[in-house]
Amino acid sequence: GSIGYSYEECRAIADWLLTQTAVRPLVGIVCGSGLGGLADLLKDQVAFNYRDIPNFPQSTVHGHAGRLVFGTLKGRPCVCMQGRFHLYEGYPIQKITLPMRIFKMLGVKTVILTNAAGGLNQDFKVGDIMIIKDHLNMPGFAGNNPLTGPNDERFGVRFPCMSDAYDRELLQMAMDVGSELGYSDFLREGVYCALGGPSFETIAECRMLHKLGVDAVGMSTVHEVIVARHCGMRVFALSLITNQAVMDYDSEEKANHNEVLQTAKQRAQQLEKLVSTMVIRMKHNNNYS
Ligand SMILES: Nc1nc2ncn(CCNC(CO)CO)c2c(=O)[nH]1
Repeated sequence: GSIGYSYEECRAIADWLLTQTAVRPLVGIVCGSGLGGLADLLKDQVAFNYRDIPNFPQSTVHGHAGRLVFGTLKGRPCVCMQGRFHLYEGYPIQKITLPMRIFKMLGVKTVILTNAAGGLNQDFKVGDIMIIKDHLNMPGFAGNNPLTGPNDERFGVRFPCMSDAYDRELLQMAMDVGSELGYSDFLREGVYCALGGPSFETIAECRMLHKLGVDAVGMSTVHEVIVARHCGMRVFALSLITNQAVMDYDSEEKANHNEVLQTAKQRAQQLEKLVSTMVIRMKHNNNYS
């Protein structure tokens, strides 16, 4: 059939999951590199390895477990992706974003996306948490957009608006919760840019992105945001700044994945606290508690 998954194929995966667990999640969480600990916060877990979910893609990256974890966070029903998919794994972009459509069909209202990213903003330090207020979809500039191909109106409109992609209320909530938790000196907000990867950026690319107003650079998230907004879910996203992108030709710094995972481990606890506090504070009309 056409590229990607049809409405019926998505429906079949969601229906299979709905028969396997009684959890009806209102919040969907995507865990970035080394941030899979978020799923461990869930109580009464029902977990599925991606390979056991019919027709689901497989995770291939170290630091991405490859499990879909259902459960509750202080009583709030959630579903969490422990491990996400990336362009650099060679997946067609529609496969990378399939979980967003599954989340929608499971009844998810709000998606929380986390990722590890390189800091371009010179005020950022390794270990900072950047709330994403907007993004540059660099792969989209080259025509690699998850909505390319026939549009199924049952998901959303042909030409969706992206000027309101990142929910401003949730962005403000994150800043408020962050300051309440005493995280203000490492809590930032900014613009995230996705590149295809797997190679890290050149110095010239970092300098270009910095000139373009990008605060953090990574290899994920924007594709999921586009699909989540297309089908009407609210979106909140954050980046853990795991290294300072190399901006000078005389710098000895070399971006590497181990440094990414190491930083994630150090900051994971505060990041999990921030996200879980937000989930508790979110109001969902059919679950006003
Ligand atoms: N400079 C830089 N630092 C980063 N830290 C994490 N990521 C996101 C990419 N993460 C990959 C490799 O760690 C795994 O998905 C990046 C990146 O793309 N660039």
